[in-house]
Amino acid sequence: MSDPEVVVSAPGKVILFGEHAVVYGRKAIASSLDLRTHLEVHLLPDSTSVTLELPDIHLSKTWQMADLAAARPTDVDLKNPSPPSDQYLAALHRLAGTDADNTDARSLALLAFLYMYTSIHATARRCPAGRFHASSQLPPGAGLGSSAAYCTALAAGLLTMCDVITRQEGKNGADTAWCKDDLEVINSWAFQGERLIHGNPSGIDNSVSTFGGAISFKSGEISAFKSVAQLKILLVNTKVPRSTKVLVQGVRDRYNRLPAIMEPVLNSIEEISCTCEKVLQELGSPTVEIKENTQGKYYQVLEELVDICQCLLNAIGVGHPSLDKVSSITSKHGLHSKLTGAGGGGCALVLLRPDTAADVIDKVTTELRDCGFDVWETAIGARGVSQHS
Ligand SMILES: Nc1ncnc2c1ncn2[C@@H]1O[C@H](COP(=O)(O)OP(=O)(O)OP(=O)(O)O)[C@@H](O)[C@H]1O
Ligand SMILES: C[C@@](O)(CCO)CC(=O)[O-]
Ligand SMILES: [Mg+2]
Repeated sequence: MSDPEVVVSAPGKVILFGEHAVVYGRKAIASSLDLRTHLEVHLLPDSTSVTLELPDIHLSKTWQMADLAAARPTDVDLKNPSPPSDQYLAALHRLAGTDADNTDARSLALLAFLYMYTSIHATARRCPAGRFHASSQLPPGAGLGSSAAYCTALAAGLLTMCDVITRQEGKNGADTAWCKDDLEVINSWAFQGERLIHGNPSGIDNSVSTFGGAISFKSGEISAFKSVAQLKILLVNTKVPRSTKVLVQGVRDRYNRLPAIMEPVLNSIEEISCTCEKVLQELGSPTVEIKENTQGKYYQVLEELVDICQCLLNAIGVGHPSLDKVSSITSKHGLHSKLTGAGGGGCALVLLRPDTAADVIDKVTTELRDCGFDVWETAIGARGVSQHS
């Protein structure tokens, strides 16, 4: 088999604080994860078809180029994409073989691909026939930003193929990243893809996947945030399936019914993000003396923030009995956990102190695994979207 024309990858993310509230313009804090989605594009010069292979969701689908070309819109700003019109969206649904109410994994993944392929192809006119193969180390639909990693990798791959952004030539097989302006373009397309999967995303997940590292994010404003990388966390996947789109809509419905109750809850969640930001900045301060004398005090605050945030997320309706189970097991061992991502099942994070004893981590891990959950210690702050040569 020939070498792929383009290979790109994009990381998942973990949200420390601020999920859901960030959709309402409140601050959130998140970091990239060392689990990535890879996209390989193989050109098929003698073919007239485009194939999308998504082994993680057991999907492979082929279209004729002419059918894709017929659906493409006429007015696309490649550097500043906008959401599809109703007519264009209906054409994408016809190509995907789905209807507008479908929220299943396959329909959403197809829609995001078809939107980006046809739109980017529309103006660039250079996306040839090919085989697109995307696979991930991230569990899909578990709160670790699998949809954003998928959309970011698709955007980077398609924009590179069509020369909308500058192709990266790594030396000696090294991975490379794009310049800031090209990353902004990738991020804008990934955000539009996320809109099709999530309905109303804040943009935090695609921003982390694009730029990597740790960020604080508020209303589209991104600030890099170095001191998060020092945190040690365990991730727990309850394996309870859920959809971010459905959960975000559920919070919206509760907000619309009870705005005066929801507003202060969202404000409290934002205060948690702000307090976390301050604590992490102080914890990351180079003054070793301060760190040694007061580290415990800072961790006590972070642990309290984790506990309060988990209660507030339950209050806005995104908890789940499996996540309560994680909290009750971790608290028995003196550890603190909260859901991460959209909730409703999926993943929780457990905050560890630098001096949390290995046998405590072992015991809590065993007990969580006995419940059928996946548990692993993770490195945060991985690099953003990259091209591999
Ligand atoms: N590896 C993959 N292959 C194909 N589609 C994927 C893949 N990963 C994610 N997706 C698409 O993203 C959807 C999951 O997105 P969703 O936003 O619900 O979960 P998430 O992004 O993992 O969690 P969160 O948004 O809470 O971080 C899947 O239903 C599918 O459409
Ligand atoms: C639940 C949410 O806040 C995070 C999902 O990872 C949705 C979003 O910000 O788009
Ligand atoms: Mg998502």
